[in-house]
Amino acid sequence: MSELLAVEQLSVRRSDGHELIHDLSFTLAPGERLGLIGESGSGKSLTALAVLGLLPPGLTAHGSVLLSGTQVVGAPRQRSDRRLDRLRGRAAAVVFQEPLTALDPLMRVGRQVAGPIRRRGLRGAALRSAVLAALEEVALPERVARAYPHEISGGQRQRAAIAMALACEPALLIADEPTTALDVTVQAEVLALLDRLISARDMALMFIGHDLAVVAGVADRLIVLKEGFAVESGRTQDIVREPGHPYTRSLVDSARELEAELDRMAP
Ligand SMILES: Nc1ncnc2c1ncn2[C@@H]1O[C@H](COP(=O)(O)OP(=O)(O)OP(=O)(O)O)[C@@H](O)[C@H]1O
Repeated sequence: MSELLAVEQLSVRRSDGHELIHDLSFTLAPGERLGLIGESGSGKSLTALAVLGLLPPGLTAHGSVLLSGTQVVGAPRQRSDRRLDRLRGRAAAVVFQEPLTALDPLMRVGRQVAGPIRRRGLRGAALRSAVLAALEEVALPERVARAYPHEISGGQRQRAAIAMALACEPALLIADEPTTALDVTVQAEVLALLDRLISARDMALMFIGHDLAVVAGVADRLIVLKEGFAVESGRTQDIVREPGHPYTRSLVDSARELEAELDRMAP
């Protein structure tokens, strides 16, 4: 089995039985880049959380999710939290839209980045230099290690959150709207950084977004989600060139209109 992630007939339900994700199936091979695209509420984040075994209380996942050989959903008995904790970090790490989800506001950035690196067994001077190297990799200056999250910019906070996610050396990075909360220029820088780091480490990527231009720019393959259903999936270039579903067509048309508008505005 060469897949890093195999999702089969995944559904997510509320405790009253109402289904939020319906029968979703896909696989992800090592090094592959998959984009999940859809409007707000289409089920992108719940899919990511289900894959990580992190659904909020009151929601349950059904079907099967196999991540790096571990059954996250559909195990004969519930996996222990510790086991899933170890799997997260090592097999898959996540970067959220809001970097403060990952960062503790009361702890200096360096100590936070040190957390996952310490789990690799590093201590003392080796740990300190690994933290600085991790910050340097995401183009953050050394002084950021001593800063608290509120003392740095939103873009720098997201870079710190990326450094923490990558410090676990995961085989899969899940990026859930990682640039949506950032200014447009900072967005482009963070996307370029992610692209570079993922290529250098040959990691797989699950990139979640609502903006087709952004998602298509990073993903080789797309799944288009609407109201919890995968309405279309395939190679990015095929979908963008020839969208099959009316909803995908509307996404492609509005991305094109925006592009044309920007062209007209260009000096
Ligand atoms: N904890 C929860 N309890 C009940 N329903 C939920 C819960 N979390 C999400 N939902 C519902 O599940 C559906 C999918 O939500 P999800 O957060 O996955 O959407 P999304 O595509 O990620 O949207 P966004 O782009 O706004 O983040 C929505 O209808 C949402 O209201």
